[in-house]
Amino acid sequence: MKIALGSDHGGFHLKEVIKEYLKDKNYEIEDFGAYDTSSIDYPEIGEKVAIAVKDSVADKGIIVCGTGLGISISANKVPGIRAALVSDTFSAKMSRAHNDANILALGGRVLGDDLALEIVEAWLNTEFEGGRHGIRVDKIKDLENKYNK
Ligand SMILES: O=C(CO)[C@H](O)[C@H](O)[C@H](O)COP(=O)(O)O
Repeated sequence: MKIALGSDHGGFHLKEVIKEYLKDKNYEIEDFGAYDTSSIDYPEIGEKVAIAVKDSVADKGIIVCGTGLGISISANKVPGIRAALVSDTFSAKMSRAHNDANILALGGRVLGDDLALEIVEAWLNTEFEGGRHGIRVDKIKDLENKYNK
């Protein structure tokens, strides 16, 4: 599985921790920056990761800013993206099982490294359940089509 990674300066440290963790687990990685702690605006990176997922350059994306808020709001502007901002393992699993989230967003100034990696592990190892949840996700897609003409 190929994972697109991205962060702003506030998420740089956690993004690097996640990158090493995923490399050790033999995931293929594409890193869309930031490449250091210089200030960079989160919408630029959120868009790059979102486009990679939307265009199937990557199977899933993980994005990090200080809170995870700005970068997830940005990624969710790209059609087809369901970026879930998560701070606990239960929500990580639910965002996959019920919402079919294709991007995980984390707050680098919110989470410790260990909890963040538990969340990543839970998120990557949970499948979408479909069924009634598929009907609901289809309704999200309907909303996207309705308001993006
Ligand atoms: O959390 C964020 C956006 O939701 C960003 O990562 C920044 O931490 C936040 O905007 C603060 O910006 P600063 O330039 O690091 O003060």
